[in-house]
Amino acid sequence: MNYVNHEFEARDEDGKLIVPEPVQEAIRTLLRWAGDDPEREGLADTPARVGRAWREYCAGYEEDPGIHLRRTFSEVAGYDEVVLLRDIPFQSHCEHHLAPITGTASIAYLPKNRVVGISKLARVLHGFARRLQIQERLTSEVANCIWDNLQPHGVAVVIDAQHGCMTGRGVRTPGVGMVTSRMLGCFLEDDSSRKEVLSLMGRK
Ligand SMILES: Nc1nc2c(ncn2[C@@H]2O[C@H](COP(=O)(O)OP(=O)(O)OP(=O)(O)O)[C@@H](O)[C@H]2O)c(=O)[nH]1
Ligand SMILES: [Zn+2]
Repeated sequence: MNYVNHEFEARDEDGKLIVPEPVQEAIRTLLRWAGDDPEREGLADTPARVGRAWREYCAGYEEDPGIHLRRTFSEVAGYDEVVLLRDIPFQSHCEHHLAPITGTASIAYLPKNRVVGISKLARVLHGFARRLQIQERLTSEVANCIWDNLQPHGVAVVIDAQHGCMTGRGVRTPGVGMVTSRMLGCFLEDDSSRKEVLSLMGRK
């Protein structure tokens, strides 16, 4: 995948990104189509704001999340128990409706030699979440990234999220959680390792 480099984009005197006119016009068209008047005062700056907001929601396209796993700590290289970051809150957007996906992810790995700073697991999650996603792919991408970069004994990722496209529209069923998981290595192959990691995650 080629990562988008926005480094040289124009910014205004406050340092805010200048949203190109075709993008703003697209948002005005949407506002008009939704039934409002994009020229009214309250909506005057909305196209630029929405443009900047979407660049933030999709900031993951600007990075390779694996970059966060390159710095490892050799001083804890002998640690051979599960490392788990539990219930990390995240937000993403579904690729079908561009509606928010909000939830939590638990990410665990059983290190072989490489141990990373614990915040980096959350950074990997956000790097993939800040893109248009379906939950299954988000779950796999996070797990595969850790697997490829740290080459650990095992990786386990469980994501529990609510989809805005199921609450505010469509089937309109709030409060439903979608749970997805991806297990690799020992967590896939060995029942007792999988049970241990699920219990550490607070799941049966
Ligand atoms: N598997 C999966 N489905 C998702 C995810 N996010 C949204 N969806 C579903 O994607 C489907 C898209 O279905 P379509 O029939 O093409 O679209 P739609 O007419 O808007 O569907 P409704 O949401 O049922 O109104 C819906 O069932 C959504 O609930 C996700 O992360 N994973
Ligand atoms: Zn959706």
